[in-house]
Amino acid sequence: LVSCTKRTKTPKSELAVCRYVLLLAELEAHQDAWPFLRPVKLKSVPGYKKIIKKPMDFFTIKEKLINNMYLNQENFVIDVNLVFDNCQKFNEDDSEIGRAGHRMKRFFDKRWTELLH
Ligand SMILES: Cn1cc(C(=O)NCCCNC(=O)c2ccc(F)cc2)ccc1=O
Repeated sequence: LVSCTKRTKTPKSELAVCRYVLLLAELEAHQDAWPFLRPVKLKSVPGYKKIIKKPMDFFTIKEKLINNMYLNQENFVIDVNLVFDNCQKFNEDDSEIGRAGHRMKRFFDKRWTELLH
C-alpha cells in the first residue's frame, strides 16, 4: 500500500514551481526588464519609500521561489503583479520606466495564460 503521508511535495506543485522558474527567467531576459531586476534603491529614488508600501522586484521573487516561499501559485502572481502595480503607481505612463512596466505586464499576462493551457 502506498503510504498516504505527504513525505514529499506533490508532483503538481513541483510542476508549478518549474512553470514559475521558467516564466521568471523569461521576465528577467526581457529587454524591458532592467528597471525591475533589482530592488529600487530607496536612498537614490526620492519619494519611493514613502509612496510604495510593498516594494517588489524580480530578484526578490527569485529568492522567494528558491526558498520555497510560494506555497500556492496565487502568491507568485500576486508578487509579479505587485512589481507592475508599484511601477504604475510611481511612474507616469508616458515615461521610460512607465512604458517598460506596461510592456512587461502585457508580456507576463500573455505567457502566464499560455503556460496554463
Ligand atoms: C521600478 N522602478 C525602478 C527605478 C530605478 O531607478 N531602477 C533602477 C534603474 C537603474 N538600473 C539599471 O539600469 C539596471 C539594473 C540592473 C541591471 F541588471 C541592469 C541595469 C525607479 C523607479 C521605479 O519605479
